[in-house]
Amino acid sequence: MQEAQPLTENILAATIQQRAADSYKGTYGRVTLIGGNRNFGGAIIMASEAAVYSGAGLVTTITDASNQDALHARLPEAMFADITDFDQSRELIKGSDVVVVGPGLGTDDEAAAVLADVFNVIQSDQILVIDGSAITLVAERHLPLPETHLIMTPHQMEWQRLSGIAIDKQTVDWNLAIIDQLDATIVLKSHRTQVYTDNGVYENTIGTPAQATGGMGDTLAGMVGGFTAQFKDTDQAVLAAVYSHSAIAEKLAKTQYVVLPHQIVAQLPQFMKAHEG
Ligand SMILES: NC(=O)C1=CN([C@@H]2O[C@H](COP(=O)(O)OP(=O)(O)OC[C@H]3O[C@@H](n4cnc5c(N)ncnc54)[C@H](O)[C@@H]3O)[C@@H](O)[C@H]2O)[C@@H](O)CC1
Ligand SMILES: Nc1ncnc2c1ncn2[C@@H]1O[C@H](COP(=O)(O)OP(=O)(O)O)[C@@H](O)[C@H]1O
Ligand SMILES: [Mg+2]
Repeated sequence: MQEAQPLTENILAATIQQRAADSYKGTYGRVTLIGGNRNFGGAIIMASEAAVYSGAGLVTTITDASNQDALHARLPEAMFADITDFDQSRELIKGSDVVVVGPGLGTDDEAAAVLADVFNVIQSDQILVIDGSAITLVAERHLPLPETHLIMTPHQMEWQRLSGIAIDKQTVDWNLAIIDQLDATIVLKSHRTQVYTDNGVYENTIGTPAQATGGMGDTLAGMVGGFTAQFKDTDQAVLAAVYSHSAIAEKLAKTQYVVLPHQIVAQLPQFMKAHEG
């Protein structure tokens, strides 16, 4: 029986680097986030905020046009593209270091067409983070995964849909049997999130029920995008994002009954400064 190693604070200084004086926005990666239908615009806005506040150099949000004003009101740093404009989306995806797809995307036929196009366009040297509705779509429609650096961030029910393993049977050994065939890093979210990488399985040692609120995972997906765009070692970047997300939440939860996703985002620049290696 395989055991997960504890994920500890050491991951932060090992991953979060001081910025070089001669760097510019291009040094810190282009992240494109795709999702947010008419009902779930908040999800892709929260993910986009997380990518910007974790330091991604350039962020573009491809979403339903009805979300454009809200996106820009909250986050003028992000560029916008209309999710129905496939030609423009393809160009944006081609120019990205990291693509995050799924927060609030929905699971209807239009969402499935968007996801299929992302899978067609993405290249093997890019990082693709698949979250939320995009995981459900892959599972329900049996979509083949593209050959690229894949990171998937399912919660336990999304992992049940994708892996076929019932939530109460999701042990490390059973999970690995499926993950070995997927060729992806899996962030299996729960009250003690596990991260399955090529170099081992890690379990988060922190986190709080104050995080149990809608949008918390959308925020993590954006942070994974922001961290992997900047930090060379992709496995470490994913682990540091998972740890930082919970560490900030724990700190806020000392005086708050519930921690809101945007409050975690607001703390990110200070938190990363305090923990740079
Ligand atoms: N403000 C927004 O726009 C929001 C949009 N959201 C989006 O809504 C879409 C659907 O995602 P949902 O996750 O809400 O719905 P799903 O239907 O995919 O998953 C929720 C179901 O899974 C079950 N479940 C079992 N274990 C769980 C666990 N450990 N964590 C979470 N759920 C567990 C729940 O009881 C529930 O039945 C996604 O695209 C997501 O990004 C949500 O993030 C909520 C906020
Ligand atoms: N009780 C808990 N303890 C620690 N972390 C939690 C708890 N409940 C939820 N979380 C965290 O909140 C996030 C929820 O993700 P997800 O279900 O995808 O949310 P959403 O799709 O609404 O954004 C995950 O990172 C999960 O680890
Ligand atoms: Mg989610």
